[in-house]
Amino acid sequence: MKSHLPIRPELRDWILTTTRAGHSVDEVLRLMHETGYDPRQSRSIVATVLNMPVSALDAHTQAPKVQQGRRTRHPEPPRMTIDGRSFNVSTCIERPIVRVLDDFLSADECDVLIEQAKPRLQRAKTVDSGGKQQIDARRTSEGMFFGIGESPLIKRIEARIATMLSIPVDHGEGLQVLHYLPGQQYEPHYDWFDPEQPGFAAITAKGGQRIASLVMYLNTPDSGGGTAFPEVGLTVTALRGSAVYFAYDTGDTSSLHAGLPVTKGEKWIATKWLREWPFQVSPQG
Ligand SMILES: O=C(O)CCC(=O)C(=O)O
Ligand SMILES: [Fe+2]
Repeated sequence: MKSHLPIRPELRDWILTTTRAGHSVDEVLRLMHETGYDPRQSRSIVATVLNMPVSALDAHTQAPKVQQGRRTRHPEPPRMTIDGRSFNVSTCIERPIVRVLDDFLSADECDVLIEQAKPRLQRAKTVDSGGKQQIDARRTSEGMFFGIGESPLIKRIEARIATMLSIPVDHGEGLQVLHYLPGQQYEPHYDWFDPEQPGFAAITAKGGQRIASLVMYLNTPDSGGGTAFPEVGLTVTALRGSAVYFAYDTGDTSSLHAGLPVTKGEKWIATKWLREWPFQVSPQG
């Protein structure tokens, strides 16, 4: 049912500008609700302004509804200091949301992470359409996962990430360390899980959808190995201690990214993926 009430021109303009700026219909409805609009009335107003039936509005609001969990706060330039460690937020992109962090980890933290990961490396896997881990030719590196809070160093890094992004430690998947040799890469992909995939329900049953990623570089490859965002033509240089943060909603195709092939030397990274709901049963610390 469409609204037969007169719609104030300012409200009409606001709905149009907000949706054109990329905000979801769901978000528009939430904001209207917050300002005191009756939900049924606001649905009918939004449908009228966007010239669509209210039933079509439902299709727009269904996807966001399943991912109403927490969101990360994006690192703020120019500089952040957390627990005595200062680092620059040296590059910011808004679409996709990307932040480059210089010296997020100390050289010593990088070295220790590599040493602790080395004996536990295995061929890195991806998640198949049934939700199972699989060996994948698109991802040829070796990797391992640390448990949440498994050592004082891991705890310290997880606490730094949680404070920086204003999200509890238990929203994080275990820190993954990856090792790439010359020729190895991680082909373009999204970190969010595709709701169309049959395995989606299983992968998101715990923790819900992924909402952000932090890729930390543990060494500087001699050549190659940057992280590319092809939709914006950006390649972040892999530099020991620096990191790239990116955040996304489900379906955000601008967040496409790739670990470019290492052409000389090797590459070590640690990745932290964040979920919209708590992912850990009982995080330590
Ligand atoms: O290797 C990289 O630079 C990117 C890694 C990545 O995309 C991931 O771990 O999800
Ligand atoms: Fe990724």
